[in-house]
Amino acid sequence: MSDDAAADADPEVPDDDVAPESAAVADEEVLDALFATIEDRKERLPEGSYTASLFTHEKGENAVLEKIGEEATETILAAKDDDVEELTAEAADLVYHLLVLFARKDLDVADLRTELRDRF
Ligand SMILES: N=c1c2ncn([C@@H]3O[C@H](COP(=O)(O)OP(=O)(O)OP(=O)(O)O)[C@@H](O)[C@H]3O)c2ncn1[C@@H]1O[C@H](COP(=O)(O)O)[C@@H](O)[C@H]1O
Repeated sequence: MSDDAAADADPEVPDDDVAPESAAVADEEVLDALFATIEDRKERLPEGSYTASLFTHEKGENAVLEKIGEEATETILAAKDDDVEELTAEAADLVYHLLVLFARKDLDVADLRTELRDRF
């Protein structure tokens, strides 16, 4: 959902409380912008936000863990089908849900960046 749509769905979101994803974001900044949006949803829990629902779900942490399992499976199946469009879309779903898990665990996208960089 776009931030505009989320704001429309939530009358408690004031116009000047612009979430990071609503601004134009350069490709190289997209993971940081997405993570900032996830942190924003975690803090404010706006009505109508899918991300917020992952922090308030009755299944607790299992809600996002199950989604990670589903998205990983869908990514694998897309790869096996050589469907590169589907593979890209499912991989994006997987990365998004991994970042939600990071936020739940009070980790930061910077921790992921550091871990990957340290492997060079
Ligand atoms: N990147 C994402 C993102 N990727 C995936 N998803 C959601 O993850 C869910 C994936 O579920 P599924 O693949 O199972 O698909 P489904 O549509 O639920 O249904 P089925 O396939 O099960 O039939 C969908 O509801 C997607 O909308 C995401 N939801 C939000 N974001 C980002 O988070 C921002 C804030 O979103 P809200 O929290 O909704 O305001 C958005 O602007 C986006 O930038």
